[in-house]
Amino acid sequence: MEVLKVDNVSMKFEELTVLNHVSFSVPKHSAFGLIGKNGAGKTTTMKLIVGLLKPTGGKMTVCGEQVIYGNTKTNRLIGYLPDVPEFYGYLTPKEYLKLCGEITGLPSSQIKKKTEELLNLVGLEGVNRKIGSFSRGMKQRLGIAQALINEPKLLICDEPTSALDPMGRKEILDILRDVTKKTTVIFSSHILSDVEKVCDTIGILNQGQLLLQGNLSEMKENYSKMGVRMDFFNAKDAEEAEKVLVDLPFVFKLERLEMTLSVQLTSHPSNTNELLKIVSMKGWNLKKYELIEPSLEDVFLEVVKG
Ligand SMILES: Nc1ncnc2c1ncn2[C@@H]1O[C@H](COP(=O)(O)OP(=O)(O)OP(=O)(O)O)[C@@H](O)[C@H]1O
Repeated sequence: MEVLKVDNVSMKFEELTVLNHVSFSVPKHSAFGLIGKNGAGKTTTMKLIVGLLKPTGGKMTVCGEQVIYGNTKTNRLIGYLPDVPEFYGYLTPKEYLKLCGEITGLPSSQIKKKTEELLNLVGLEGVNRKIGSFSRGMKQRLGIAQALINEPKLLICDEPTSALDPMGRKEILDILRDVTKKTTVIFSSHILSDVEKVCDTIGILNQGQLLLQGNLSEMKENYSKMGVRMDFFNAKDAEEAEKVLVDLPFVFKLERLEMTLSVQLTSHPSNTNELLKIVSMKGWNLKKYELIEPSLEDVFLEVVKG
C-alpha cells in the first residue's frame, strides 16, 4: 500500500517553475530519500505534502486521502521534522512532549507512556533540564520524539541533519534508521551520504523534474561503476600497471596519480575478480588494494549530468 502518492504535481512561484509534472509514490514501511541540489524543490515538495502550499497542478494523497491546501486533515497522519526545530525553551522535554500529546488529542492515559517510550528512543530519558539549554543535536533528537508523538503513518524529515556536527548527525541517523522499522519515512537532503544511511528508495529531483526513482541498490548497479584503488610501492610498477590495464575491455576509466591507480570497472560483478587475477599474475608489489563501492553520490552525479 502507498502511504504517499504524488501525482503529476507542478508548482510555480510566479514565473519560476520549481516542480514540473512530478510523480512518485512511497510504499508503506519504506524510507524514501528525496535528493537534489540546493533549490531543486525538496522543501517545496515537503510543504506541498503538509498542505502549506497549493500546487499549480496535480494532486497528492496520504494513505489514500487527498491533501487539501490549507486543510490539515491529512496532517493527523504525518509527523514533521524540520532542519532546525523550534521549542518553548522554558519547558523540560517531558513537559514539552506532554503539551504536544495534549494538542494532538492523545488520551491523558497514553501521554505518559508515549512520552517515556519516545524519550527512551531518542536517548533523552532522565534529562530534566529546560530545552533552552539543549545543544542542537539534543534539540533535533527531541524533534524526532515530537514528530512521532501522534504515531504518524508518514514521518517527513526535511534536511534533518544539515545543521548538525558529525557526532550529532550520526546520532540522528542512528535513531532515524530505527524509526524506519516502524513507520514510513520521507527524508530530503543534499547530504547524500546521510540519505544513503537511512533510505532504501531514492528520488532524484533536478530542474523541476524527478529524473529517477527506485531502489537504491538497483540504482547503484545500473548507474554507477565499481572501483578499485591500488597503491604501489614505486612509480615504475604503477606506470607499468597503467599501461597494461588501460586497454582492458572491463576497465571503464583509469587515472594515475604518482604511485596510486584508480580504476573504474564496467558493470559486471565478476570484473573485480578479473582485475585481481591480472594483478596477481603480474606479481606487482602493492601496498594496498581496495575495492571502492559505488555511492549514492556517484549515482546522483551520473544521473544529473546525463
Ligand atoms: N515562497 C516562495 N516564493 C518564491 N520562490 C520560492 C518560494 N519558495 C521557494 N522558492 C524557490 O523555489 C526554488 C526551490 O526551493 P526549495 O526550498 O524547495 O529548494 P530545496 O531543494 O529545498 O533547496 P535547499 O537544498 O537549498 O534547501 C528555489 O529557487 C527557491 O528560491
